[in-house]
Amino acid sequence: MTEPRYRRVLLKLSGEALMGDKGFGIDPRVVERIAAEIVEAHQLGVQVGVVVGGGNIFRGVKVAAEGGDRTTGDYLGMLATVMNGLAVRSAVERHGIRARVFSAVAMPVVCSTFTQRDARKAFEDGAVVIFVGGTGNPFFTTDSGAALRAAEMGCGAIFKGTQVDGVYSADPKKDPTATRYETLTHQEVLARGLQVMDAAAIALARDNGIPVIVFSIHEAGAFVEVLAGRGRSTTISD
Ligand SMILES: Nc1ncnc2c1ncn2[C@@H]1O[C@H](COP(=O)(O)OP(=O)(O)OP(=O)(O)O)[C@@H](O)[C@H]1O
Ligand SMILES: O=c1ccn([C@@H]2O[C@H](COP(=O)(O)O)[C@@H](O)[C@H]2O)c(=O)[nH]1
Repeated sequence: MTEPRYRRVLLKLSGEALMGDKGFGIDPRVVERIAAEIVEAHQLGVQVGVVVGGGNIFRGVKVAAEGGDRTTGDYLGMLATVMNGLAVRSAVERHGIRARVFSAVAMPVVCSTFTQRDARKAFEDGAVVIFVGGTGNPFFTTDSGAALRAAEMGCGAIFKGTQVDGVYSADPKKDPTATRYETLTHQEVLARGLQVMDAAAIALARDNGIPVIVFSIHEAGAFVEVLAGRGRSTTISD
């Protein structure tokens, strides 16, 4: 990649991806590989912010489905994203690159509390900036956290690194006849009810003119490829 297409981007990193084949929790080898790709992008001159999901550990909606309290479940989910973010920070720092973790839920002994000003400064100081705790509110997801932080940080695009290599006409894990789109508008994603990212996140990205590029985080090297405009992905833009 000669000239980066974006100066600052937001990588939405699937929590589920971090468990690898383990079925639960964090596989250090997966974290290490993804951290190396984040570092590669950083060394190409792209300022990388990362919003980390928590689906490898906890999802609040599951608690609600089993009759538990949704809000408590959601806070457990937010705490799960903090664990993942700390793992990503350690892995990035092992490459000699500074990484900062900002949490939407204050826990000052563990990491910095998110403020727009401090997080922007961290980018300007050359750190990889990792956002955890989602939006800090129950009934949201880290996809919404990603759209929110991307807007606040002035990111040129959101790269959603997930389980599948793009947006399909239906969930490709459930429907083998589903076909992948190369491009879509935000409005088409919403109107067709395509579920790869929650509607609140897509609407926030649309309202702030931020493209979303969906790609498979399981594909080694895919993050740097899609940053350069290559590789398999779906671009959502207006
Ligand atoms: N139309 C669609 N196109 C592509 N994927 C879809 C579609 N509808 C549903 N999906 C599903 O959406 C999932 C990705 O969404 P989700 O946000 O739950 O996961 P994630 O971001 O990878 O994980 P986490 O929530 O742990 O961060 C895919 O694994 C895919 O099976
Ligand atoms: O703003 C937010 C973000 C997340 N949560 C809770 O955390 C889990 C894990 O996040 P994923 O986006 O599913 O990876 C989510 O299921 C919610 O329970 C939240 O409440 N608010």
